[in-house]
Order: sequence, then structure tokens, then C-alpha cells
Amino acid sequence: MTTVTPEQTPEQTIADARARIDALDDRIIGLIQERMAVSTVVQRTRIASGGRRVHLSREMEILGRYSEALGKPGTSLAMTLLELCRGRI
Ligand SMILES: O=C(O)C(=O)C[C@]1(C(=O)O)C=C[C@@H](O)C=C1
Repeated sequence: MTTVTPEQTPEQTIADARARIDALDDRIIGLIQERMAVSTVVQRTRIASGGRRVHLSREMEILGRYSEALGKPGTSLAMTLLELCRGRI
């Protein structure tokens, strides 16, 4: 037997999808904050043991991963994430 589900209005579909987007954005923001905290641990540990805050070859690796997954905007996103995590250089 086929069940007939009532169709949503366009307004309901948009409102539901926006609620999902808001929930995803909350998770993304939480993950970014978590990334910042973990990055701080790495940077503090490196600096305390005589190293520098910035590790360029590691940053290149991260930029490569994001650009491979998301194209050119992925590079910009990775640069923004790195700026959030280690400050402007
Ligand atoms: O992986 C490191 O060595 C870090 O310090 C973390 C991190 C990052 O946030 O990904 C931050 C600063 C460095 O320049 C490179 C990468």
C-alpha cells in the first residue's frame, strides 16, 4: 500500500531547510572553536620548546587538502581558518 504524504508548501520547505542550515552552522562554528583550541595547544607547545608560532609547510598541507576538496574557495576558507587559529601574519 502506498502512503500519501501531504506536500509541504514552498514556505514550509524553505523554513525546514533553513532550520537545518542553522543547526549545521552551529555545529560548524563549534568545530571551528574546537579547532582553534587544539591549534593553540600545538602553537603554545612549539613556542615553549623554542619554535615559532607559524609552521609554513604544515599550512601548505592544510591549504592543499581544502583546495583539493573544495576548489579555489576551499583555499580561501583554509586561509580564513588559519587566520582564526594563529592570527594574521
Ligand atoms: O599544525 C601546526 O603546527 C599548528 O601550529 C596548527 C596550525 C593550524 O591551525 O592548523 C596553526 C599554525 C601553523 O602555522 C600551522 C598549522
